[in-house]
Amino acid sequence: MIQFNNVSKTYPNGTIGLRNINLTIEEGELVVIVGSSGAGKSTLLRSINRLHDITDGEIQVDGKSITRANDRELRRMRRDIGMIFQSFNLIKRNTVLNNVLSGRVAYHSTLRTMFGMFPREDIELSLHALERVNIREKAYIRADQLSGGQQQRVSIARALAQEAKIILADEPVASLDPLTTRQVMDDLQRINQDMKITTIINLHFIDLAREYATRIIGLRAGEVVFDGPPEEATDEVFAEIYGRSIRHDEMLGGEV
Ligand SMILES: Nc1ncnc2c1ncn2[C@@H]1O[C@H](COP(=O)(O)OP(=O)(O)OP(=O)(O)O)[C@@H](O)[C@H]1O
Repeated sequence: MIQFNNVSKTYPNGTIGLRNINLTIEEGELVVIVGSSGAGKSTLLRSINRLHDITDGEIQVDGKSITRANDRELRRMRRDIGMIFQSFNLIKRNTVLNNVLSGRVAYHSTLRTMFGMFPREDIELSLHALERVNIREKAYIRADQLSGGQQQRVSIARALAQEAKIILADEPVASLDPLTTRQVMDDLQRINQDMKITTIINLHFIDLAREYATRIIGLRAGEVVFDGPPEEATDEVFAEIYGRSIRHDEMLGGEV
């Protein structure tokens, strides 16, 4: 469970990122966060694993304050939180398997991982993670030889190898074509359902949000202006979240 209690974030230059957010996200939810550019989606997502520090309030993950965690506690808490980025964040010259194995780094000493000395169980866990996203056969190929969609799957496998209980995905499909987009969203949804991993995804496609979310949270100027099931997120609701009518480029389109 993730809890936001009166959370606000003001950036050092005075820009307000989040305003008094109160939210409880339960285990196993697939939450999609929507809102126009600058609404605070990234700030909200990245405050959960403290990639961004908040300036007011508190965030708790499974009952423990990540806001007040010291360095050691923070490292321990981050181990349970996988992160997926728009740009995949892979080491391109390394093999797919080594990239997935990097999800195990937090479980071992720096020296051990520096020399790539991962135990056999980690290799098996990583190969199994690749199997879950259907690219087991790519394990020994260099990451930069994969398509964008395949690279994003590697980053999902890395989060699985990490044995994350929570996955945060910041615009995970923004650099992908429509077909690949759906495949990656299907992977995230399947993993969420099969493994009960709480998943929070920032998306800018409205139809994808409706199709995949179990809950949609709408942000506007750093505030939660909608929080409900996808059935309630009508075009009118989206227009309110965005402060204007929906644009064509905010729909992915294609088959549903
Ligand atoms: N490092 C920073 N310093 C100052 N202001 C920032 C910083 N990062 C973000 N902001 C501002 O905080 C607000 C929220 O930004 P955020 O990136 O969270 O929005 P977003 O909804 O994710 O936008 P987008 O869809 O464009 O990625 C915006 O006004 C943005 O300009």
